[in-house]
Amino acid sequence: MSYPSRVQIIDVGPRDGLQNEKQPVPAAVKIELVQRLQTAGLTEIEVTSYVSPKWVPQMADNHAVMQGMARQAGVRYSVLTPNLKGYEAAVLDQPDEIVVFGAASEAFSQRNINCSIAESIERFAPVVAAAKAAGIAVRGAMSCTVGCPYEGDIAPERVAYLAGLMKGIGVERVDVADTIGVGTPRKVQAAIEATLQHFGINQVSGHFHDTYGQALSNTLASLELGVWNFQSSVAGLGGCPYAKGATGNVATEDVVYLLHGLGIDTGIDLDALVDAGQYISEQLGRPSGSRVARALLAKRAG
Ligand SMILES: CC(C)(COP(=O)([O-])OP(=O)([O-])OC[C@H]1O[C@@H](n2cnc3c(N)ncnc32)[C@H](O)[C@@H]1OP(=O)([O-])[O-])[C@@H](O)C(=O)NCCC(=O)NCCSC(=O)C[C@@](C)(O)CC(=O)[O-]
Repeated sequence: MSYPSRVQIIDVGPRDGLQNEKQPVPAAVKIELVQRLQTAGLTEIEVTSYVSPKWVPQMADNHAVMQGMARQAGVRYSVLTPNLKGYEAAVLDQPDEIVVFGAASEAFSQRNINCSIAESIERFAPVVAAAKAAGIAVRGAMSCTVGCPYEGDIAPERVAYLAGLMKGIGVERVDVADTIGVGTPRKVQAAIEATLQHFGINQVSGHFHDTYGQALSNTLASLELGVWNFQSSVAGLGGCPYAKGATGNVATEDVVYLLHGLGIDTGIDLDALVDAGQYISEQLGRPSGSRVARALLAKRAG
């Protein structure tokens, strides 16, 4: 089996990872987390979202975080923008990439962004057009591509349908997200193959939650198809406010350990990444969700 020689990781910890925290995480802590991630070699970081603070209070400090972080050359900072109101607020903070986020499941679309899939695309279209006119890159997140907390299994045809709609409005690349972590390798491959009907392999990334402990297997299955872009959260932070019971994203430390073990270059310093994960875990007052981090920290402690 041959795998890609290089993998690009977007750490979504500051956004996807922290959005569900019940206690407010100070902006200064989020800024320090971004700093530690870029020091560890992450060149893509999903920083925050411009959504309703009534829906997701934890992201209400989006301006403070984006304005407060020290940007590093060569790092791409992305933010979520569900509609023009979000985009107009985000653009003041000069993101490198905006993310519109839809779902392959109608019920999840309604619960997450309060509209149908078709309506979401109508909302995204002017956002995508405005971003492209401003020279800002555009990514599309596709939630529930394998399973939905409200509808159960999601057929690959529905993923292909959403990917086609995203492509139609000018989205440049898409994330195939297993929002509730129910996917297994063949199902995830089917969702990716459905997406590849509309996007090239360089424009598709894997975004796996680890609820059922399948995320690394699903990462490997995606690599087998040639996918070389992945999203993960340092320390395995996360969980979606509209996907009850879903645990965090696969831990970036675990993905990096897997990739380095396969001889795949990530540009990431695993030790520094473990430090970043330890920092945020201490701030949240709980152990890291990364098994690799826990093992390496135990080894360090001797
Ligand atoms: C999308 C909306 C805003 C629609 O919410 P809505 O209620 O349908 O919007 P509306 O246009 O009717 O406006 C209602 C109120 O929201 C305000 N509003 C309207 N838009 C904005 C905005 N952009 N920023 C700030 N405020 C906004 C607007 O000004 C108004 O304020 P009011 O007059 O009541 O004071 C809402 O449903 C929402 O914020 N949802 C939260 C979505 C979210 O952040 N979900 C989690 C991220 S998705 C995810 O985690 C999955 C992903 C991407 O990681 C991949 C995966 O794992 O699957």
